[in-house]
Amino acid sequence: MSVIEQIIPQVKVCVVYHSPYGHTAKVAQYITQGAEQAGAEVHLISVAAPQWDLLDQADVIVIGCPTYMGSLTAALKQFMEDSSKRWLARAWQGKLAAGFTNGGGLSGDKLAVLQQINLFAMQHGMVWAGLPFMPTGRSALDINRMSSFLGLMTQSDNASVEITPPEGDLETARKFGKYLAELRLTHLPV
Ligand SMILES: Cc1cc2nc3c(=O)[nH]c(=O)nc-3n(C[C@H](O)[C@H](O)[C@H](O)COP(=O)(O)O)c2cc1C
Repeated sequence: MSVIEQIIPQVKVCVVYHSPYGHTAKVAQYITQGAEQAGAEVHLISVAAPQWDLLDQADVIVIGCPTYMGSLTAALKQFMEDSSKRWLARAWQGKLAAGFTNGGGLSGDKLAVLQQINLFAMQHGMVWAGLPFMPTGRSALDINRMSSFLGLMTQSDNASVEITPPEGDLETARKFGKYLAELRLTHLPV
């Protein structure tokens, strides 16, 4: 361990996601990138293969999935239910939590997904962090173009992950990851 690491402990971040077609996974990657820029140790975890030991050790858990029928995807809900032993043991109490969702619509009822992830975090006794960035506008290059504050909303068209979600959404995701790692360090010292 370096002297700097001894002075400033490394925040451990887990980004848990479900993403059948890769768009939400791309958002998760940008959140990861941002947290890494803040010096965090970050693990990207698919709900298809949850790494429970890493989640138990995390300081920050960021959870996301596509919006399906104005709700969570079944796979993310399954992950939530599979965490119930940890809920009973209060194993994740005090960790910082945040949420994100990607949808095809501009609204698409994405808020309902963030609310469900928020409630899940509250059930676990985690500490919720919203998204604090003021929208810079509503174009594809803008930050927080959907004016979401409970968590991160991104939007993808029915096209390849190479071109959608747009740059502004991905940059918002990167900034969110950086913010969460820094927030954990400054407000809930590890
Ligand atoms: C069954 C189904 C339901 C969907 N419902 C919604 C919805 O309610 N709102 C919305 O904005 N997009 C909806 N979509 C679009 C998905 O959110 C979008 O395709 C997804 O975010 C792509 O993410 P992925 O590439 O990570 O799978 C739906 C897609 C499917 C397949």
